[in-house]
Amino acid sequence: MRSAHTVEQVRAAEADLMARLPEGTLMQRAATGLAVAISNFLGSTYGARVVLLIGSGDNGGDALYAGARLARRGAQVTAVLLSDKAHAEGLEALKMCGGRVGSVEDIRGADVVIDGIVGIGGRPGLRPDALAAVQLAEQFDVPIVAVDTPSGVDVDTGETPEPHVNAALTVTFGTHKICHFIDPAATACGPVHLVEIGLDLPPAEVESLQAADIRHLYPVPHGESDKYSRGVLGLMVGSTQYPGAAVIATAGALGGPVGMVRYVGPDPVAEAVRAAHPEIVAGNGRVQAWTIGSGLGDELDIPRIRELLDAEEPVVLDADGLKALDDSGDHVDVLATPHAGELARLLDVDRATVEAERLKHARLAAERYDVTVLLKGATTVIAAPDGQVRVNSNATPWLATAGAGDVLAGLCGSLLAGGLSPLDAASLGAYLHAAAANLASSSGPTTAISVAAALPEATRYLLRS
Ligand SMILES: NC(=O)C1=CN([C@@H]2O[C@H](COP(=O)(O)OP(=O)(O)OC[C@H]3O[C@@H](n4cnc5c(N)ncnc54)[C@H](OP(=O)(O)O)[C@@H]3O)[C@@H](O)[C@H]2O)[C@@H](O)CC1
Ligand SMILES: [K+]
Repeated sequence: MRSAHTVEQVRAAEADLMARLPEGTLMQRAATGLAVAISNFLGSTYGARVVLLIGSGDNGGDALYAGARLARRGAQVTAVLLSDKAHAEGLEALKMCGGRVGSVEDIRGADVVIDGIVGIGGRPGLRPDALAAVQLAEQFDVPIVAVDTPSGVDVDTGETPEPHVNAALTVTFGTHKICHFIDPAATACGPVHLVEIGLDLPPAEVESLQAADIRHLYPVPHGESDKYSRGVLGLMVGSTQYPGAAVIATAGALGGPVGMVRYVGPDPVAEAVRAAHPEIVAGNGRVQAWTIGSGLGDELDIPRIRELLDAEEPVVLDADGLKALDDSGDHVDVLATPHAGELARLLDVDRATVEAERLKHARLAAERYDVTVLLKGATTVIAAPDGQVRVNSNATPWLATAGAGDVLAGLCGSLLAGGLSPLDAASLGAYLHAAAANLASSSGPTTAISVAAALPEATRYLLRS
């Protein structure tokens, strides 16, 4: 599990630890890890030209001490001071090791620029000098390594309302921050490298499941299992208008842990589903969970869906089915899987607002509708009505293909029927869907059906590893 904490949580943990350690210990731990990460990024430190952009706080201090270490190992290090309050001891250390103070002109011809403008103490946006320096690095194609956070992003929300650094690598300390997990800021971080500094932290604000968590949570059958005890999923998806949605969602469901799938829908669609997947059963019967919504089109039956939402069995509600959601009643066992446009309609805001403030709107919808929300996108945000948030970031952009959402809805339903909570079903579903897409795509085009077909292999790999 990866964890992201708020600035307030990090500050409190830092204060606790600093009270027990000699002054400056944490900054030295951070700077050591930062210098190693920059060395690895550069490949060779000796003779490398490194420019440090230094703001007024400890973020600049980290960059200066790391610069001193790199200078000691033969790098040509130049600090560009963007404030007259640069960290004095850090600057002294840099000069002692052969580093010097220069100007933005040094960015031309540099091998790397280190963003020590602001970290967790920063407000969104860049001041004019910093913005000019960052634009120069972009103009000359010099990669930027961000210290702790890319300067200019909103650290606690992942929003980017103002200009900010786009990093090739972010090196962070103690724990991840929310901007490392939530888009659009997450994209601005590039890969994120975490340096341990020994903070003792409370439960995280946002979590991201890793392979070991998937292995631990997956409902693996045992010796006594039969097809019913593994879970039966009811699928109310597809229509005579969109029969493909039913075929694709069924493929997604069968790629999950469920023991049996029942298809409930018009006869010609049931025939198409049966032709593609002879293992399904058509018609009503007892189920442990439902997936409702993909491709219902004009055949959407809102009163029937509301009956199922009010019934005992948990429900994945997707696409057209989301129109049946209302904000009265208890829906804690409902998992809604909107994309940004559908979430915007549920909250009566425009799509761009949801895209810009993904965490906030996923949380808002979870609270207003009392459901778990899985907001689809390059990084998936999952918000539960009790305030828990998880993200998934392992998706390939090739997954943006027609029908991929239907596979996800079927798979999440399968995981719900297998006995997982909506939060776990959503987290595992997003992870496995992305893992299968990586396998099916292998860095090239893929289709929804190929993603569904890759689910068993992706799952097998994760369960074995
Ligand atoms: N916590 C930990 O565990 C550890 C923390 N460590 C490190 O400390 C960092 C936090 O340091 P910090 O608290 O000094 O804040 P930081 O982000 O450097 O600067 C804040 C100052 O910048 C200014 N400013 C604000 N917005 C701005 C903007 N948009 N553009 C430009 N300037 C802006 C504003 O000052 P002003 O100029 O307004 O007077 C504000 O006071 C943290 O990210 C990590 O790197 C590690 O060393 C070890 C462990
Ligand atoms: K920074």
